[in-house]
Amino acid sequence: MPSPKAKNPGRGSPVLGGVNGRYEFMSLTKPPPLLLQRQGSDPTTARLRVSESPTRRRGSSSSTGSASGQAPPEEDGIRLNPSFVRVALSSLLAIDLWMSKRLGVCACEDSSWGSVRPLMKLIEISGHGIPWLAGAVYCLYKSDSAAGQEVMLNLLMGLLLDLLLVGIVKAVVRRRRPSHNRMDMFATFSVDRYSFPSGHATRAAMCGRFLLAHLVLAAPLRVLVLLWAGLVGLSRVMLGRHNVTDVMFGFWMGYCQYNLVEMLWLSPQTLQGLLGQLA
Ligand SMILES: CC(C)=CCC/C(C)=C/CC/C(C)=C/COP(=O)(O)O
Repeated sequence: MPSPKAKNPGRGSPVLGGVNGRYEFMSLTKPPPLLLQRQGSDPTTARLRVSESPTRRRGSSSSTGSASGQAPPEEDGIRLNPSFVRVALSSLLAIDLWMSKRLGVCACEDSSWGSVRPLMKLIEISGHGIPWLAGAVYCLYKSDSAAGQEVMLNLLMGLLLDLLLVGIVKAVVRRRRPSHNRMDMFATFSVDRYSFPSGHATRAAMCGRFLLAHLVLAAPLRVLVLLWAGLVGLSRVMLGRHNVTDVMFGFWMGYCQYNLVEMLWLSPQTLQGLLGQLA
């Protein structure tokens, strides 16, 4: 189906060409024949169309080459391709924003599912950094077996690593939280004004994998762990805290973070060595 823009030949997309009313994809590396043809018949329009092209806007040297009938340099094609990527990305982003807005049904008390908000906030707290850090420290302190202490210490290391990595990515990406979010979260860092990735989602994925790998759990409890992780992610979007992509990337990042924890696993020997160096 031709795009609405295609109905107006004077405003064609730089990558679509109109030939006898038919719109076809044009080569990215060859000069657009119709464009050159029209330059002769209607120089004003043709000049406008050439100057409208994103590649022409970037530099005047390549536009001179094209206008004189020479094939544009190979790098023109390379420059145009990213615009396709940009269009694809902005379409995905638009879908993401639209879906996130529609799913943000508990963003405030007046929202359509506002009555579920307290439950969602409870799920939010279950994935917050403070209860997890406090729980790991408590279990480490209470554990009387070397194996238990080893597991808890590595969980603690994983949780701190998670805070660090999420903080770095948030500070680099700096994606704002959805506009419908009410910033009433408890205990946040300054980077937590940014939404990409969801720290709750990374923690849920990493801790979920950690629990499944290191605790001997009966099948219903294993299902419960997975369910909890999924609910933590869903509650982020329903509360309006995050866009869907923040949570999806967060799950992936948390999954990978667990691999990192396994790679950096602190064994009792390593611990003794570290403590010996400190003493
Ligand atoms: C000891 C220590 C460094 C504690 C910090 C715990 C803390 C305040 C974590 C922040 C957790 C949080 C609010 C993350 C944001 O999650 P999003 O899912 O909204 O990105």
